[in-house]
Amino acid sequence: MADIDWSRWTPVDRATLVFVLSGDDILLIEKKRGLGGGKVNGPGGKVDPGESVEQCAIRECKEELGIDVSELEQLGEHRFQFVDGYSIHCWVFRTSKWGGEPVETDEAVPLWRRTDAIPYERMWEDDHIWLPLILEGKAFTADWIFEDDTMLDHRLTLLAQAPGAPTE
Ligand SMILES: Nc1[nH]c(=O)nc2c1ncn2[C@H]1C[C@H](O)[C@@H](COP(=O)(O)OP(=O)(O)OP(=O)(O)O)O1
Repeated sequence: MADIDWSRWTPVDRATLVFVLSGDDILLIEKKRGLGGGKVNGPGGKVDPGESVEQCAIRECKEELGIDVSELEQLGEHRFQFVDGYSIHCWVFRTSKWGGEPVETDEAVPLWRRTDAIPYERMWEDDHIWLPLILEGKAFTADWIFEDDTMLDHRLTLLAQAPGAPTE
């Protein structure tokens, strides 16, 4: 953390992640391509120009799984810095409201799992640290340093209320 000035940090990309919860189950994806292709994650992706993070979250759920999510609760904010210079600011949402049946698309395979059996060994290295907070409805902001797929350092702060919309 020491050599990064997070107060001046500007991301290369902005992105979203969405976790749909249904009772004791969580909707995940096997991501086929893009950053984190081959891993299990929530649906999500990069924010398009002129789009809000919430609009992006809704669009990505439709594109990746064919579902219509609503009543999104914005709970988490990640600042991922990669040592090669790439960076991505990621907004995490959860919801228990969706329409349609998740289907396989060019981008993802839907994967329902019990919340007590999340396959963290197939996910990004950071997920086991913060996804339990999403399940509990706890808001947070977190900074991460990665070298490729390897997490080098992190700092996570619980928040009293949800992080605001992006300012950069
Ligand atoms: N360390 C990490 N842990 C995590 O859980 N998700 C991460 C992560 N680093 C990146 N992500 C996620 C956030 C976002 O959903 C996704 C990056 O977006 P994508 O590459 O999937 O974008 P797109 O679906 O827009 O793809 P392209 O069309 O290929 O640009 O990776």
